[in-house]
Amino acid sequence: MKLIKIKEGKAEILVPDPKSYEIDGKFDPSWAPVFYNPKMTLNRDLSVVVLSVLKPKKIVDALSASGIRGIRYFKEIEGVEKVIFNDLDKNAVELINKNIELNKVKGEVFNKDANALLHEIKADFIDIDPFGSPAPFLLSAFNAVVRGGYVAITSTDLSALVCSSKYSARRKYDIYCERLSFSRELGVRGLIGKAIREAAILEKAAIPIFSFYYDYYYRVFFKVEGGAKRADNLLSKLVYYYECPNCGYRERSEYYERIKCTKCGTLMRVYGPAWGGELYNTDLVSDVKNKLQSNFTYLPVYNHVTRLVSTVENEAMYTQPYYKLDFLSSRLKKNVPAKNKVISCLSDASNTHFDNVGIKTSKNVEEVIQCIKIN
Ligand SMILES: C[S@@+](CC[C@H](N)C(=O)[O-])C[C@H]1O[C@@H](n2cnc3c(N)ncnc32)[C@H](O)[C@@H]1O
Ligand SMILES: [Zn+2]
Repeated sequence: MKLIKIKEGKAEILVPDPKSYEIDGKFDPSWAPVFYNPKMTLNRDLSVVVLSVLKPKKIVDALSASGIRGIRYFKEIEGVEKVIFNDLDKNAVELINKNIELNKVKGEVFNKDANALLHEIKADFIDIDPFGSPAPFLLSAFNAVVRGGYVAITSTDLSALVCSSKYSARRKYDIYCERLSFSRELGVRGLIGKAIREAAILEKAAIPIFSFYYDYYYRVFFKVEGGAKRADNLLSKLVYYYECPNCGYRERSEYYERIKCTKCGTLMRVYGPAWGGELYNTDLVSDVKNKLQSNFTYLPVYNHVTRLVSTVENEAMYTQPYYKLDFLSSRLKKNVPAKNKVISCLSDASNTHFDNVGIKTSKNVEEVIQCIKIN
């Protein structure tokens, strides 16, 4: 394997030389023998900051590839005592060993199926960063985390979660998946719902504390508490979201049913079961924002991370999914009004990081429509 040295955050690591794996002058990270994707730098940057607030001591980077993630956690977060690296691929394991030596990381490296490893060890933070769906690793990740610890998952299979294929959503996440105007938020709610159900099997409660969408993936951090009652309480907040494709009217219910819009009689579209509660712990979000400004201005994509966290901070107080202004305006056969005008008309509303033409508010759809009409 031809390698080059790159720097990301405080880590300097060896990765496959993209030039050696180009096809027709193009390169995709999945074509190299070991995966390293610079497009995931924001995911790793923000994870470093979130973990610096959560303060785990023992970390499992269950799908490590080059090892960049675990190495950065060790070097950039105070108090991390040990990182366990793992990858099923032998080339990856060879590279992880080189990279942890280069970065003087206190770690252990395994060459196992992640699910097997996660049934053998315990830690207070488990990171699941797979190709595509994290669903096959959820049960074992919740098994490996100690009570009071944390699990973070990445999902790059947005097409399943936002219902490009309803069959794949059903297979991987047990979701009835129809496209609603706010599907991009429903995707992360569906993913969280699935995680909560997997943790509940083990009588654990997986509480989402920081969730975001970026570019082509979702990332969710969970605090994991023990106890059947706590798990039951989370399960009681799983809901089905309904939206009328004709007039935009919405409902939510704990039941799956085929219902007609009470405003215009059209059959409503449905998505669920999905998490109906908060996507963030607001104290954690403000701690992350403060930490970012005080300790992490060196991050490779600091400006992007700051912008994302600021938007998340503003929208975190609104628990119902965003309203998509272009969708609602086209129902009214109106041009899309300036977003700022709708936000000030509602007085209790914000931007959302999920969608450039979306707004978050605690007001109902009729009030939003009213503000679109007069702007
Ligand atoms: C998306 S990459 C990980 C990227 C890495 N976390 C990072 O931040 O750069 C997924 C990795 O999982 C490994 N993998 C796939 N299936 C696995 C399994 N069942 N158990 C362990 N590793 C697996 C692949 O070899 C690949 O290196
Ligand atoms: Zn309707």
